[in-house]
Amino acid sequence: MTTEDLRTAQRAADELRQRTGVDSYAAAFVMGSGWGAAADALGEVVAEVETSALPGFQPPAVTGHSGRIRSVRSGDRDLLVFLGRTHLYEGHGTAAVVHGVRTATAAGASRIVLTNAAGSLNAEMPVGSTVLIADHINMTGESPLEGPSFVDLSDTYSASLRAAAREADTTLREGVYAAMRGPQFETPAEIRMLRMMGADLVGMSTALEAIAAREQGASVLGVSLVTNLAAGLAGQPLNHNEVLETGREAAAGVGDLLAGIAARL
Ligand SMILES: O=P(O)(O)O[C@@H]1C[C@H](O)[C@@H](CO)O1
Ligand SMILES: Nc1nc2[nH]cnc2c(=O)[nH]1
Repeated sequence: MTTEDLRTAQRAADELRQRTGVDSYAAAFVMGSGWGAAADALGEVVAEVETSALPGFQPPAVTGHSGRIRSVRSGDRDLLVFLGRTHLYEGHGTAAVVHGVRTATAAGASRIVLTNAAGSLNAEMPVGSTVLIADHINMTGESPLEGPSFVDLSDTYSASLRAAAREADTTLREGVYAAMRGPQFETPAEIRMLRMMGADLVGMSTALEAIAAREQGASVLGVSLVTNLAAGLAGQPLNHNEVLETGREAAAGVGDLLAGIAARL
């Protein structure tokens, strides 16, 4: 991270405070593909801000991701809810990918919940299931960090936040998420390789955001919605519409999960 990146995140956080009237947020939620409708379950929407009004945000470029941020009241806490994200494959670099997380931590959030749509490599994680991310394998070849920022990643996905999520839903399984650059989906050979490497899930987000959150000292919870079997496992081509459709079908269930997590953060 450069000082310019941090300064831009601080400016975005200040502008956000001005527009929402909230001085500090307890936590932030980032909605992945297909998770947008689930955000409605998080609590009362106090304010909604277009990211175009804030410094450092890129316009939304992926169907299912909007350029809006909600300030949500959940019990006695204020939550920041990002109804979309920027992906590395959009070509704006790693600072753009993690700007939302940096803005959230600059606005006080000490817990970051990252959700995503993922392909499953594990027969015990079928389409429609939600999986807690226990750890990630960063296959992007990129990092949001620059210089001697030797951040420890041995507990990237907080064990205590995962325990809290399991209180909300005892059926939740845990898996390893492989983060690919994309935008192409994987080849069957790449999926076989990732499986041999210990991955259960494959996606195109989350890992860089988690690294940036850890650099800022925030705790991270990652949750994947399995929207498809990974390439070569389903016997049919993959497409983004299928990802969104599965997300729409699962919205009610994952909304209840998010509400349960929010109540336990
Ligand atoms: O933001 P997420 O990671 O949920 O988006 C997933 C990964 C790709 O961006 C897209 C592929 O369908 O959905
Ligand atoms: N890379 C990747 N991202 C996804 N997002 C949803 N499904 C997939 C998938 O199969 N592969």
